[in-house]
Amino acid sequence: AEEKTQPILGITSSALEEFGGREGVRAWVESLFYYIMLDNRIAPIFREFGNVERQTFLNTQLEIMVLGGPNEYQGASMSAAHADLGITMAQFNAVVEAAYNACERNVIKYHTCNQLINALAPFTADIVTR
Ligand code: HEM
Repeated sequence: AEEKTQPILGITSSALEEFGGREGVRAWVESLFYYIMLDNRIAPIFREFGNVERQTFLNTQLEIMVLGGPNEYQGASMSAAHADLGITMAQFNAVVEAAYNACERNVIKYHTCNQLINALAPFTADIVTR
């Protein structure tokens, strides 16, 4: 995998470290799916169309990348992965809520958590299609 040589706008160089590195991101993603599956606004979509194991693996790679770590992402583009799901803004926001809950659960600082939310925000238009 190639190492990132360029800083990412808005992401401090210590962001990945503050998340607890690879293991920290992985633990956060596992919590994310725990909270997603507890939320009846979105759990049915993941139950019908998702695969928690595959998505945990791929989201860990994606989040490490947007936090300034190496780019090892092996999954589909955000538009390809979500195009057929008809996701609404309300459903998207429910996933964001689960993301914040996962940060609290893993004792990740609010500032650090916001950097991740911020880094994923540009994907909104690719994911919300309804
Ligand atoms: C910034 C927000 C989001 C990110 C970063 C994200 C990330 C991902 C990733 C990495 C994958 C795996 C792609 C692959 O299998 O190659 C995926 C798939 C999926 N996502 Fe998301 N996602 C987001 C928002 C959402 C929302 C809001 C929903 C539904 C409410 C959702 C539902 C799904 C489902 C059901 C799949 C599996 C699709 C399939 O395997 O055909 N995602 N997402």
